[in-house]
Amino acid sequence: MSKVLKEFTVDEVSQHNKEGDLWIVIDSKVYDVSRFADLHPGGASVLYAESVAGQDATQVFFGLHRQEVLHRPQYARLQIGSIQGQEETIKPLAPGEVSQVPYAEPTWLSPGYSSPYYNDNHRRFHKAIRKLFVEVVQPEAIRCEDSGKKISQEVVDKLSEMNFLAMRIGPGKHLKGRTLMGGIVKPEEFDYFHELIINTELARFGTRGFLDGVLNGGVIGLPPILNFGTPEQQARFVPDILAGKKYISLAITEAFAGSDVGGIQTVAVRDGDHWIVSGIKKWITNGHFSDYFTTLCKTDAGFVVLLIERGEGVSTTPIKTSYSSTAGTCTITFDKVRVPVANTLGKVGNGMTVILSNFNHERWMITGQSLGSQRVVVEECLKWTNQRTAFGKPLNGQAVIRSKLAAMIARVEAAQSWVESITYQMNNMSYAQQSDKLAGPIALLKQFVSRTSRETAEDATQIFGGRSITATGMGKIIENYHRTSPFDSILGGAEDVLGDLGVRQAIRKMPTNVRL
Ligand code: HEM
Repeated sequence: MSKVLKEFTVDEVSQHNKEGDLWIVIDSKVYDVSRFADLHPGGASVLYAESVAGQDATQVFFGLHRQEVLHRPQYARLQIGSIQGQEETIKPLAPGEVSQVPYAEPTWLSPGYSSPYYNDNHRRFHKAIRKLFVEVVQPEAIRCEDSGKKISQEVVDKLSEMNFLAMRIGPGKHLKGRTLMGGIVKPEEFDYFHELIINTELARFGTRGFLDGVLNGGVIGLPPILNFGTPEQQARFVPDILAGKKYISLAITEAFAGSDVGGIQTVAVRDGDHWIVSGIKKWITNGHFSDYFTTLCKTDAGFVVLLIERGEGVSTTPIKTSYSSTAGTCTITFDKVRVPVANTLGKVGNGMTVILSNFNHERWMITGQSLGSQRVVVEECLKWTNQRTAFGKPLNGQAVIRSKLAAMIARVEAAQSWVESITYQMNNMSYAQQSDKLAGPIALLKQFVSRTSRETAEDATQIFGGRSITATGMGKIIENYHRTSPFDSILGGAEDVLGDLGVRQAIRKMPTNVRL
């Protein structure tokens, strides 16, 4: 039975202002903190201060705590009533709702603005995705980021009911006959803007390790089977992977080769109907919990991609990176693994084409995720500088802070516009055209987004001060972002290499007949 909450007057509350009999008011709600005071993580003495004990402590409370503190069951139960004639004004967003903080949402989600890219279906889809993610993904993301454990099967099952992984691979034949997000979007309507919505929304929880843990291995490991696999291979592997029953990852990088993919040393040698694979892959996202590995190997006749199943000779060891081990980042050792020739993806000698054709989508996905988290950071900073008082005024009363906010807003809006413009091109190009025309622009885009994200991380860190280096409390999102934003500049190709790729592509396309 829920507790009946009383109404009190301000005078009544003010009588309870001492040790053993201590009430406070936060946003019209009355809390009895008499017994909690000794357990308060911020110490008991701060609660006995004259301006706090028996008083309205709303202002000071929100200068020190996130509002979610009051919604945690152990603290929510401290509420004994509310102030007569006053209404609660500070409310969390309902699941699916958009923020009213300026620049906290892209313009297409902000009232009064229009967009050439998004239609009503995208809006309905966005609302449903945000609701699903806030209700189902966010609590799991926070748990896993902390514990370092793999995403639970229960959550994967809920996401798979919506065809989550299938949607994350983008528009295409693999969506045919599937019910996407309970039928909100038809497979033939699903486009890259729907997918962009998923990518940006997934990145909103300040849990960068989990963002890769929520089946990113599938997003990059499965397309080679979809695009180059035989009908038999597809029938055998794809259904269980898309249903979230089996996990797959992409195994390219090694201690010997990162961005220089051609430098890999894992070898595959033919032995009758099998390949014998030996080598060590490193930094493989989701690898530690994967059943299958889409693996680039070297042969006498050039590169080949093999689908290797976990089994004899395959072992994985987690790597401790600077983000959460919920991402399943690992080293994989292939020790004379016998892989059926039937598991060859594409032609022998064509392995580099299989891998390279995958990169554009992966890099574009990373830009969407980086953008989503960058926007949350802008919102965090706008809120914090508005509610935090320093030197006698709100932080946003300082010109130096406003100048940082201006730079952050400009960066996130520029990134948004560029990501959307490229996404529009993807919607209007075949896969082959994308490879030809967008590899350079996507590389440059990724360089821009990951670089600006680190600038924003630096600015946010200065704005949040000590809280930005504290993993819990007010600055926890900034702390995670500052620690993990370099991942976006490394995964899918290092930032400098990508910038160079973008320019080399442009040089290659320079007309021969132009002069100044
Ligand atoms: C119902 C009332 C309150 C609850 C449930 C509560 C709970 C908490 C919690 C859980 C923390 C740990 C940090 C976090 O998770 O954000 C904390 C820290 C703190 N609290 Fe409270 N608190 C309450 C009221 C107050 C009030 C009225 C003050 C006024 C001065 C205060 C001052 C502090 C301070 C100074 C810290 C340390 C913050 C930091 O190191 O960044 N608390 N409180």
